[in-house]
Amino acid sequence: MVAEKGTISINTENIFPIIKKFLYSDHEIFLRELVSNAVDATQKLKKLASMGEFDGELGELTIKVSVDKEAKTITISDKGIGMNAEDIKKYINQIAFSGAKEFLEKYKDTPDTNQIIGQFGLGFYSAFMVAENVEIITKSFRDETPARWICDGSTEFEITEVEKTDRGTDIILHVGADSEEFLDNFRISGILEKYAKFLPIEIEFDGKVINNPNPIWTKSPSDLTDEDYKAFYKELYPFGEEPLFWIHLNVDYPFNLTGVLYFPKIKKDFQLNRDKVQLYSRQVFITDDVKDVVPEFLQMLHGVIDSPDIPLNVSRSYLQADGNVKKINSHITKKVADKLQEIFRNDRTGFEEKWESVGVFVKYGIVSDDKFYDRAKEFILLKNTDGKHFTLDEYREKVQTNQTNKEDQVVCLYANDVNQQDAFITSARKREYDVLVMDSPLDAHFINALESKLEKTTFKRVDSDSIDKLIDKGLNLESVLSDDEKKKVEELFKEVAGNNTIQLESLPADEMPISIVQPEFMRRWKDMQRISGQGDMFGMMPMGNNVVVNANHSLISKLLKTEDTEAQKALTKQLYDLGLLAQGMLTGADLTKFVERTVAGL
Ligand SMILES: Nc1ncnc2c1ncn2[C@@H]1O[C@H](COP(=O)(O)OP(=O)(O)OP(=O)(O)O)[C@@H](O)[C@H]1O
Repeated sequence: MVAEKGTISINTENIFPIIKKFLYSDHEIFLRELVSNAVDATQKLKKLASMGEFDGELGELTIKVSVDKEAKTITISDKGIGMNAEDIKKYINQIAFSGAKEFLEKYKDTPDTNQIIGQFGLGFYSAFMVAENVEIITKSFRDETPARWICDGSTEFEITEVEKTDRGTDIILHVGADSEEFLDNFRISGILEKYAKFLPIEIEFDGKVINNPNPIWTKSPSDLTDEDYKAFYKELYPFGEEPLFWIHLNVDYPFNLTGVLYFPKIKKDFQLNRDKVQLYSRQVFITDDVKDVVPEFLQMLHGVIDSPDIPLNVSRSYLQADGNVKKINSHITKKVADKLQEIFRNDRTGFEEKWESVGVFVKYGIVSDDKFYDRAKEFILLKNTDGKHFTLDEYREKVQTNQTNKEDQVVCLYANDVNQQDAFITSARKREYDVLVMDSPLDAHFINALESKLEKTTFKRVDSDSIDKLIDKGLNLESVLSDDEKKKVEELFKEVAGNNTIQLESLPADEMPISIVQPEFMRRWKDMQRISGQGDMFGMMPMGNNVVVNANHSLISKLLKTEDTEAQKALTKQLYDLGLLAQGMLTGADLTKFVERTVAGL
């Protein structure tokens, strides 16, 4: 064959600068594209062999990647179907260039390149991101004359005959001066490790096979043991703690999706540990930024999702608009809910033990996804200060009789810091009220979501009001004080209580004389803002506390009877400080003085 030269028939002189600039922002993915092509070519050959259309020896099919620093080349060699000169013209010149042409035409009218990137079959041409010349030396499985194609990234190419004895394709990249970083073995092995770790055909680099061609998500769950799942988790996250449990995804309608999602253990002071689920398309790694594919609240999960229905060259806006991606998203939510329900039904004790971690997902899910609440309401658990867990129905049943207020609302009490709120919890216990523990950063939002879902139910922190007002049953005790005396008490406490509001109440005589409470509404709003990461609008405002004075306590009567004004003031201060102390709010110089006074008085 005479060397054939040609011009690729598109008008634009040089398309590559544009492709280089816009098609892929990440130059390293040239290797992903070329290795994927080599895998495709090898799998096509295996398929032909299995259909009886190729009866030669398959032989060793390992794909080899090598770097020659001196020659400044990177070579990707496969033993796949190969191409003859006609194939090259058809698949490399025409098809890819028609893709390029289409790309350019769209690019002209669409300044937002994000919208069009990733929709064109231009994988092979990503080679020109790093190479100034690309050479293809290939021999078809049909045992035809081997061919060599070379192109310098302009629209000119050349095809000649070449010597090649074995079947398959070598892609030789003559790396450009600005891309010499890719002539480094570490760099190449890092890229392969990232993108090719689970490719289905063996890939060899530097004398070693770098991939696991049969990862567990490609197998049937019935062929796998718990140990297999745990071992795969270690392979993905060598430094991770053992996962709590996992879900094997296997969907073939209305889209194709396989994968394994793991529930990790979550530490109490949880941090949103995103970017852990890895997205693959036919075992080719695409990204670990799964924002649009995995519902937000499940981005704390770990594992792998593989879907051929997700385009390889993904861009954010493209993913968001993709109908399949939306379906995948809701499918994953459903699967996760089903799995949690299954564990809850089959192993309630185990479920309760895992609740501290699992609860974070569930709560986040409820806060961020209405549909998830409907799926999860059966297994949402509430934990009380005795460490017992209840479902929403069970809890309502438990507290309904004793904790319904005069407006017919069931009031669920909670503490976010069991130690600090001990005085209030003790007071609630005296009434045989139950107190829940709500100590995760998400709880303010979680409680809000529950209030909007549950009928006639409200949540109040145990220190948000006086014990009688927390669950106001309308049974007010008579006050032992006259109106004048009440006024006097109020005045005395106003002197010591700064900006706080004095709230005089007729509580049982054995309740504390003073307690400092933080009204629920304002406090919860602040808590919610804090976790949402919005600037704390109210942060600058001192949060008004209420000072509840128990008019029926004997010390208040004593205070009124104290004739010496100084002694009266001192007792008022002491009582107020005791209230602060019980809330853990007495600190610094005030605390020191309190201790000194107390010591002096002993
Ligand atoms: N190593 C190879 N062996 C045999 N044929 C190949 C090889 N590499 C590329 N080809 C042929 O060239 C065509 C174009 O490759 P290119 O990567 O540009 O697009 P694609 O693989 O079809 O799509 P994608 O954009 O998903 O990569 C392939 O479809 C294939 O027919």
